[in-house]
Amino acid sequence: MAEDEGYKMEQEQEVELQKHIVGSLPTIFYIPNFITNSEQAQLLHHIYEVPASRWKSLKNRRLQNWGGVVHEKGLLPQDLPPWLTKFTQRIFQQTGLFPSAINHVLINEYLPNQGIMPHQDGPAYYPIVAILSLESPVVIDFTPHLRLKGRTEKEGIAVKGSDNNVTASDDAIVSSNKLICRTDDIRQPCSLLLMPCSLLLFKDEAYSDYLHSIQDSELHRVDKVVNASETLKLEEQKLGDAGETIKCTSSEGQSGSFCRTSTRVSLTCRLVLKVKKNLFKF
Ligand SMILES: O=C(O)CCC(=O)C(=O)O
Ligand SMILES: [Fe+2]
Repeated sequence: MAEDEGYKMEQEQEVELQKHIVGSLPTIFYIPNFITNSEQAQLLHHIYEVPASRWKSLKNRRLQNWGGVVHEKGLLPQDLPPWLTKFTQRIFQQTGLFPSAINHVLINEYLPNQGIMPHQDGPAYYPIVAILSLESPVVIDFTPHLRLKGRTEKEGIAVKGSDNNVTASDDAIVSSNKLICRTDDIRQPCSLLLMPCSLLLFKDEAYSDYLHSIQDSELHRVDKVVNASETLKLEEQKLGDAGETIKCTSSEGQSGSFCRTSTRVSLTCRLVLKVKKNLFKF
């Protein structure tokens, strides 16, 4: 049976999310093989087919914004293309987490030494994020922080950038050296290995009380990831790469770590509840 046909048979089924909780935080879910390899290839084809002007270059990555412009007061919407809705609808239907259809997708592209600094996704979004990972594996880190809301001035937490435009994923970035750690805080940091074709979901507490980040180094440690069984696939992946020698420029791959040798692409799928139809009626 073709890979895609097998998938279609299961298409209508809702994923049993409880089975996909990883680690001690019940608001982080990891679903391996959410899409097939051929679907990954199709997505990459569409992502790289767009005109160069679709890409916005940031300091440490490139991104494409789909679904419209996110303003402080809501989304000025644009229809998502069918090659994206195929997957946003699947995420919506199978997870049952979003109250209505996903209407915004950010596509991030990271070179092997690029990452994303610790941040919280902006207030414009419904507090659930679905991240589809393509190509190179990476480790994503969740770090607890004090609630930002209402505490920023009093407790001296820096919140940068308030615009919810195309760089919305970068708003509410908290500079890591200003994080305040409380000794009585029982919340633990946690890390997950995101393999290609996997779906990461995080919501509620993981959304509002944790910052998430990806280190901008080629070498990523996997010895503490909460989805440890995924690390077995790293070996398979190496073999799949026709025996390519894995070498980091910075340092050789060591046990308990792996080297990112290729680009990673991720699709951050979210819902903006406030949608504006008319530009002049914000
Ligand atoms: O690429 C990722 O996995 C994370 C992206 C992210 O945090 C964002 O777009 O806000
Ligand atoms: Fe984010």
